[in-house]
Amino acid sequence: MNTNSRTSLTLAVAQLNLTVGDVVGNADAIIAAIGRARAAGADLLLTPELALSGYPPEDLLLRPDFYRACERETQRIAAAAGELCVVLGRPVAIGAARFNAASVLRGGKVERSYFKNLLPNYEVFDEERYFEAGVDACVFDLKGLRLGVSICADIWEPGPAEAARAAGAQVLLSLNASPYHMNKHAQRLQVLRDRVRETGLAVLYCNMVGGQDELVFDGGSFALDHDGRLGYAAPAFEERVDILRFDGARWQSELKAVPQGLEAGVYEALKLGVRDYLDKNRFPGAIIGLSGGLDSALTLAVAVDALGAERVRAVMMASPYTAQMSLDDSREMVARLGVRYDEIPIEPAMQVFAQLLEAQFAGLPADTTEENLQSRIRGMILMALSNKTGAIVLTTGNKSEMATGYATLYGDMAGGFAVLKDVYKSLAFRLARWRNTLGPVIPQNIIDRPPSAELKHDQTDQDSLPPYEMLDAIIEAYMERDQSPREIIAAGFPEAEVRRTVSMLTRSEYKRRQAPVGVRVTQRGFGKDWRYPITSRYQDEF
Ligand SMILES: Nc1ncnc2c1ncn2[C@@H]1O[C@H](COP(=O)(O)OP(=O)(O)OC[C@H]2O[C@@H]([n+]3cccc(C(=O)O)c3)[C@H](O)[C@@H]2O)[C@@H](O)[C@H]1O
Ligand SMILES: Nc1ncnc2c1ncn2[C@@H]1O[C@H](COP(=O)(O)OP(=O)(O)OP(=O)(O)O)[C@@H](O)[C@H]1O
Ligand SMILES: NC(=O)CC[C@H](N)C(=O)O
Repeated sequence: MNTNSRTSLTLAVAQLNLTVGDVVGNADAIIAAIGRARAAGADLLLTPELALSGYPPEDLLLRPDFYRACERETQRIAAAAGELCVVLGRPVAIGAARFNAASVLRGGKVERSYFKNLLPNYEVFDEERYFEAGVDACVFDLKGLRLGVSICADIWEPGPAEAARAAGAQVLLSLNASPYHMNKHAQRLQVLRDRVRETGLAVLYCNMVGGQDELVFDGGSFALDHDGRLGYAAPAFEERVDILRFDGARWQSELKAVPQGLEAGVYEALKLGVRDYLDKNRFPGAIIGLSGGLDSALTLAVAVDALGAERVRAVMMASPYTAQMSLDDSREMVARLGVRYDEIPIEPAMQVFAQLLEAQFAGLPADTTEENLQSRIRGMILMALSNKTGAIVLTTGNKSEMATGYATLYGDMAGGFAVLKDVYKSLAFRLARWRNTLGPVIPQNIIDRPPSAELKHDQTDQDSLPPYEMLDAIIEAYMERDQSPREIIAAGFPEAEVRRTVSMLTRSEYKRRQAPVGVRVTQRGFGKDWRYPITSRYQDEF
């Protein structure tokens, strides 16, 4: 055991919700956390990775002025910190070299900086585009205790933690910008326990919280003793500054938040993703086309839970194909939620388009063209309401639809943020049922009825797609786990359905490129981590 039984430290963990590019606002938030830490008698404040710039700043990191702003605000934070020790995540440029840094601020100045050793370049991360890797460990003394510094991906492999131990560290401070996906928290705990077992170091893990385009950071900061015992666990999805003590051997904290179940975690991620996208982009509210189907109902529930009923409005745009049940269920749901609700029938617009195109379409059979027109009329109405009010249109398409191209360009894909973009239809059903356990906001009939686009009479999704449970499992194997069609068939899925699904998936890349950004909740979503060519002759072997 490496720890010092006579030394005791009080530490503040800043699980902050920061905004990319808002260097001054982020500095203000960090200075406010310094005030809380000082009031609690803390010796040290730990911030998340790149707290000052927000994460990920992407190509802002290529702009020299951005570093100048970060340097100026670092000085302001150092002055505010005074004798409190602050470990600040920030980007640093030294000549042409750029680093993902954690600086130890003390006595009004930057005492030393650690540069992230392991730059992640997988999944949604592309830090090698911006940063050079640091090579040295960073260990400093605080009240007789030796503290080592580590930045996010550094701790996912043995090297940097071992280097900190070899340099004399007794405790490791880990700054993180670790985005959420399902089961990520359990993965983090496992990885950190491995490092603790290898090095015998106690670890304090501080993660950021908040939505940033497709990413949601879930917080869930925690501390492990040198023997792997969990000494502190912050609630996920909340901004907070926690105070805990390290008595030289163990972390002392009352906070031991219990991990959430899968549905609760995904639902919270969707809520935070929506709330922060709207708030950080300054939208007054959200508009949703409500159809009486599951996806728009779930999107509405998430939006109201995220924003409050007064910032959300729903619009039902019935056509001659809309069942009375769809109208009844929509009315029932908005009554339960108390949101503004309007009905704008689209038949007059359908008739005008039919007339306008009559000569062009003479002699041609009706097909999806007419169905897509309905969808586009609805998209046009929603976008007009957005333009007039400033509210953003939330699209309702789910991951199963994004994968298969089962959506209309400039129709139901028209909008600014795709809430369920990474939620399979089968998961959407589970989320709706789970949400109703907190209070029945989604009418049961919406959950029970067979999904239908209602673009012609007696249509159901299953006329065009494999059953959702099977479809989702095939997509997950092909898209998230890179399995070949042969492996998927060998796992027991019917060849015809695998062929159909893979063909729809590969043919619809062009649609995904035009789709709005949406919250990532799986390890691989259709966003930063999915970069397939649109123009491609590659064919999978069967
Ligand atoms: N490689 C490519 N690069 C760029 N653009 C390409 C393209 N290939 C086709 N296109 C363009 O895309 C067009 C086809 O896409 P699009 O116009 O979307 O139409 P399309 O994919 O043919 O039809 C929409 C599909 O979405 C389904 N759906 C399901 C659920 C709800 C809704 C709804 O709307 O509410 C719709 C509907 O049943 C239908 O199967 C082509 O006519 C062409 O203009
Ligand atoms: N009658 C309608 N009124 C308002 N919006 C509609 C209507 N029909 C479709 N939309 C919008 O288009 C989206 C796609 O609708 P559609 O019903 O075709 O597909 P879906 O995947 O079954 O979605 P949902 O489960 O919400 O019905 C809906 O979620 C909704 O936002
Ligand atoms: N920002 C990072 O370095 C993140 C890397 C790490 N795999 C995580 O998601 O936690």
